[in-house]
Formats: sequence, structure tokens, C-alpha cells
Amino acid sequence: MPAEEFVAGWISGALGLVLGHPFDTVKVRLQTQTTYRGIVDCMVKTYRHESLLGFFKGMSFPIASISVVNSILFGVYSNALLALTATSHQERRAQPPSYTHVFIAGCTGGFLQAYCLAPFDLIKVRLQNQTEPRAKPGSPPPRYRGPVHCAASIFQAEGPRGLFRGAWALTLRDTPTLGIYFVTYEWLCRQFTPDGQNPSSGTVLVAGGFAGIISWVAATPLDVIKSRMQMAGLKQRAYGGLLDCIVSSARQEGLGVFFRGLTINSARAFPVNAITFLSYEYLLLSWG
Ligand SMILES: CN(C)C(=N)NCCC[C@H](N)C(=O)O
Repeated sequence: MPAEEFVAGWISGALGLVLGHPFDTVKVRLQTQTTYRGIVDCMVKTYRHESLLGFFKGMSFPIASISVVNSILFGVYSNALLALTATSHQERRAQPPSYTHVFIAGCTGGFLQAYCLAPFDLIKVRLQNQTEPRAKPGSPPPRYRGPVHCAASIFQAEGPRGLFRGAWALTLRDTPTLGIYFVTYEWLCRQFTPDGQNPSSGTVLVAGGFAGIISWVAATPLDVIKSRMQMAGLKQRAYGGLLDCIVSSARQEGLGVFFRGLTINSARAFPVNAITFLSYEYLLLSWG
């Protein structure tokens, strides 16, 4: 099993993550705090009070965990394509795989990455939703003191299965949308590249960016449900299951609820996935 796709996926995931973290910070602050009038207001206030560093708070945990998950996604995708088409990454420009094979390989990568992502994503969401101000003398401490404490608390309270809360919604979110992600990328690359040639850097950037946006637009409804399931029992009400969460969210807040965070998610998706694909392709090309 070729391993370089895993390594390239890991490095490119980390680069995308660093670039996307400021957008993620703004998204989380807008979703959890009421002091901002919108995206620009949140950016200006963050910069004024905390300088540029404010946008990069809490980045170490996602870098250590989510970039590893990206390595699983890209590694499994490429190896699934190898199994389906018997072509290596280098051979795929001369012998392009069918979109059906690309979709199946993307869904396989998405399914497996979702399973590995579930506990890390749960911890990230729980910590991001912790809106208590930093501990002051005399004030009650926040529920979780950091990622390790958060994981240990969930494990103690709910056992190992607790760490997989929301995993079904995450799997349903990622399996088809990662198929869409790789099909969009491949389709756009092929539109702007002469047959048999490697796409230019500009093409990879644009195709990667749009693959990110389109897959996140498709993923947002289940992203909302996933986050609610992950928070269930803490700040939000407990749900009877995935379907109950979908139905009661729609009943109480209307269909618009399924598109919360769409603008900032899309703005984040373009640069993150443009740089992820560019570095992934560049690394594999330079390793020959
Ligand atoms: C729609 N979905 C779930 C995705 N496209 N997932 C792939 C993640 C790529 C990148 N790390 C990101 O966070 O956008």
C-alpha cells in the first residue's frame, strides 16, 4: 500500500488548517457569542483586542489531530482508486479514472475519516462552545480545562462510546460529500487541462477551492445536526436520535437552520482546500 499519499495528506492538511484557523475562530465566535454584529465586526474587534494572534487561538489541538485525519482521507482515497483502477497517482493523468470510481473512492475515504475524526471533532466542538470567560479568582472553573481533560471527562461520564457522540451524523455528512469533493476537484482539473497533462498550479488552486466550497455547501445541513447531537445533553436539549434532531430543529427554527454558518464555512473552504490540494499535488509530484 503506497504510503506517500498518507504523508502528503497529513502535511497538506496541516497547511490548510493553519490557513483556515482564523476563519474557524470567527465562525465559532459568531456562533457562540452575541457581542458581534457580523463577520467584519468580529474580525475588527478580534484584531483590536488580541492582535493577529487572536485569530490563531487554540490551533495546536486541531493541528495535531485533524491533519492526521486528512492523511487518512487522502491516503484511503488514493489507495481505493488504486484498488479500483490499478493506476498509481502518477499514472492517473494519462489514464484518468471514471467519475464513478472517483466518487466511490472519495466516499470510502470520507467514511473511514469520519470514524477517526469523530472523537477529535467532538472535543473541538465541546471546547469551542465553552463560552465562559477565562477563569477569574472566585468564578467557577470552566467545565473542560483543555482537550485532554475534555476527553477524560467524557470518557469517565459516558465510557468509550461517549467519545463517539454524533459519529453517525458525521459519517452521513462525510461519506457522500467527500465523494462530491473529489469528483468536483477532478472534473474542474480536467476542464482546464489538456489531456494527459498535469494541471497547472492555478488550476489546482481553483479546483481545490471550489471542491471545498461545493462539498461544504452539501455538508452544512448535516454539519448543523452533527454539532447539535455532539452538544446534546450539555447546553442544548437531548434528542431521541438523528431524525428527532432533524425534525425538532426544523420545527422550532425553520428550514434556514440547516444553513447556519454557510457563508463563513464557504469563505473558509476556498483557501483551505486550495492550499490543501496544491501542497498535496506538489508533494506527490516532487517525490516522483
Ligand atoms: C465537506 N467536507 C466534510 C470536506 N470537504 N471535508 C474535507 C476536509 C478538507 C479540509 N480539511 C476542510 O476542513 O475543509
